[in-house]
Amino acid sequence: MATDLLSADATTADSVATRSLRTGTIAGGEDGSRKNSTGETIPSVRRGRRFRTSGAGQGSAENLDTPQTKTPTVFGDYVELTKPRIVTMILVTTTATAIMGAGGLVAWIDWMWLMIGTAAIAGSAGAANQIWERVIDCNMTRTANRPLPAGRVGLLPSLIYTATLGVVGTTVLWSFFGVQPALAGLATWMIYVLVYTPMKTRTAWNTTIGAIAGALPVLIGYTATGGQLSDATGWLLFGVLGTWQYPHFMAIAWMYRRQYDEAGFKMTTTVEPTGRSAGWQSIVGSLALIVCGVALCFINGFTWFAVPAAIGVLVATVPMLRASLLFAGQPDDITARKLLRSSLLVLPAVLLIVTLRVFW
Ligand code: HEM
Ligand SMILES: CC(C)=CCC/C(C)=C/CC/C(C)=C/COP(=O)(O)OP(=O)(O)O
Repeated sequence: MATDLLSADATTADSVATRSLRTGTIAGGEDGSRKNSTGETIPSVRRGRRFRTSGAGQGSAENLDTPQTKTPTVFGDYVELTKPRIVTMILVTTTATAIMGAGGLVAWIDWMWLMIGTAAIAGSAGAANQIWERVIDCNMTRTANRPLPAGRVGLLPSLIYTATLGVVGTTVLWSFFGVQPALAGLATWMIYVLVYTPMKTRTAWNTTIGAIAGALPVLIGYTATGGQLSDATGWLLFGVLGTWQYPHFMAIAWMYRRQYDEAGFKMTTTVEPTGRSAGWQSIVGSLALIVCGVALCFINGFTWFAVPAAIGVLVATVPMLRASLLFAGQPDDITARKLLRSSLLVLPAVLLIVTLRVFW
């Protein structure tokens, strides 16, 4: 929308300055560059050039520019380094795909080791991503108070932490479940950390690579319990996760577009700030998710539960399609927030339905 296209934005620059003062971790320099409390130099913040902070019909984003005020603990910081909410959702995904790989329930002890191995390697990936982005993260209100940019955890301990988690995760997956899930975990780690993370400042295609990294963990669960890489089921599950991430992330990319732009990240909403591209990517992702979800209901033939399961998938996914259509029709912070919220509900719902399908 033309109303999004604006030049220099003093309010946004103010919000970054406010954050620096409130966190008390970033010392200002005369040239605009700063040092965080671990002594690393942070380049001066690029001013948002194209976005206003609010506008008629755009929905308010004030709270997104407000720093978090929770008091951090050492334990909490190390948990935060792993991106625990994403890891939790990955564990839900891994549980569902493990049941599908096994064609039934998984012994609780196997499930426990699978959770430990997957959580460790996924947590290691999250920490490695935060190590890589420890300087640029200072430039976004959303991330400036993370343990590394805020200087609460040092570089060496976080390197040791990410390496330990990675080795533990790979070893657990390899020793309890064999080479395929361990390699799926390692491939995910490498694509997420070594390909996706550096791409974020270079091209908006980073989201496609991120979607591959985000979808690969389904193959950890699926192959750990007997599923084969040659099975269509595993790849349809990969499709569910891969396509779901487009509406999920386009909503986020819109909500935080000013921060991404200021920090120098290339996201769909910063390179194409009208929101049109983000909108159609959300719609296509939602439609493709429906196709993959419904196909999973029929993959083992027309049993009595296949049709109710397919209807269940439609009922679960249509609200996200509707939210995508609303977002595409009027991209603003309210429609984006609704889309993000619906994405976080839709994924567990679809996974639950296609997993129940295994039993009937
Ligand atoms: C292209 C891929 C993805 C990108 C770029 C992405 C990015 C993000 C970002 C930036 C947030 C934080 C939003 C905020 O601070 O308000 C977020 C939230 C979240 N993401 Fe993703 N994500 C992706 C894929 C995934 C995957 C694969 C999962 C798990 C299966 C996932 C699960 C979540 C969850 C549960 C949240 C909510 C966390 C919270 O409430 O803070 N995401 N995502
Ligand atoms: C098993 C295993 C190794 C799993 C790891 C895979 C993983 C963590 C996928 C998450 C997908 C993803 C692109 C998240 C956003 O990161 P971001 O860097 O865009 O988020 P940020 O801006 O909040 O740092």
